[in-house]
Amino acid sequence: MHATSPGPGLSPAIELAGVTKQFTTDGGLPYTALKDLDVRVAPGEFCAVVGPTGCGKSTTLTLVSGLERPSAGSVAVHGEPVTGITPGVGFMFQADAILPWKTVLDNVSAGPRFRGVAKRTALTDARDWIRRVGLAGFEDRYPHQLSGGMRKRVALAQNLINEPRILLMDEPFSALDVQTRAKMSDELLSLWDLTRPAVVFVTHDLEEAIALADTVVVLTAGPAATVKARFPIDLPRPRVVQEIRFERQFVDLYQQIWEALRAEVDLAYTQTTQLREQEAS
Ligand SMILES: Nc1ncnc2c1ncn2[C@@H]1O[C@H](COP(=O)(O)OP(=O)(O)OP(=O)(O)O)[C@@H](O)[C@H]1O
Repeated sequence: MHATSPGPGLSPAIELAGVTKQFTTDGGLPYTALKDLDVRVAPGEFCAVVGPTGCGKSTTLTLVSGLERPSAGSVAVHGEPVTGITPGVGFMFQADAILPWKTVLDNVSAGPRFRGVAKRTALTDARDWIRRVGLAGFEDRYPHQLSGGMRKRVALAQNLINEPRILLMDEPFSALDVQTRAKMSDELLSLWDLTRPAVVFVTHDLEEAIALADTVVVLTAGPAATVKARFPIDLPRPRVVQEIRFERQFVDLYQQIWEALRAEVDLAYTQTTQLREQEAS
């Protein structure tokens, strides 16, 4: 297990302190998505964020990436305030971000090439990462010739080759079938172990969150969502995602966290239903 708070003198990898995020809706009205949000992620920590639909999980990631600025409060990465697009951050989303007109090798080597790494070195590194994600032999394939799971592996290699200090993942595996998803989770854990970036992993799936993470952060229902509770997951590593869910400790954690999450999911559901009824009347 690794520390969930940084040691003395070591900045957190990510720190959101007293963050409020307001948007302007299409009707021109302000909408407070997040309010007084405090989240700290230590270097090398795997943090999963769960919460009801629309509560602000993705918004939290965009604040860390620098794609959005907070309306109040502060966001810092490795002790540096986030003022623009944050360097050293990798992203993985539900939709594939790989380039359909490039081969696997060109997709994976694109990051280093873009950073000015010599072509020969970039291609050698890309071949190494392609092998690590289990795609040796597929270097010359195009994305449309690969399965969904294989495309996720390309996206992982594409990120990890850049050795990001922070990896932001927004439901990266939710479009995959159940078996491929479990397999990808295992692969993610062993690949994460190679370079140990701090990870923020957004998911709707509490089992997935517990199986992967060191810490599960539960957000409240929006508007003005904030952190409801933070649960340390002290399950031993290495973990086999499909097996760990049968362990007593896992089941206990699941019950405890679901108790906190259920109230928020119910609240969000009631709010959505009321809104629909108001719109219909
Ligand atoms: N650019 C924007 N303009 C206006 N409102 C926005 C914008 N981005 C997000 N929101 C609103 O902020 C709230 C939080 O959105 P966000 O996508 O972060 O939630 P989420 O928890 O990731 O949702 P889901 O679980 O459904 O993926 C939602 O009500 C959303 O409509």
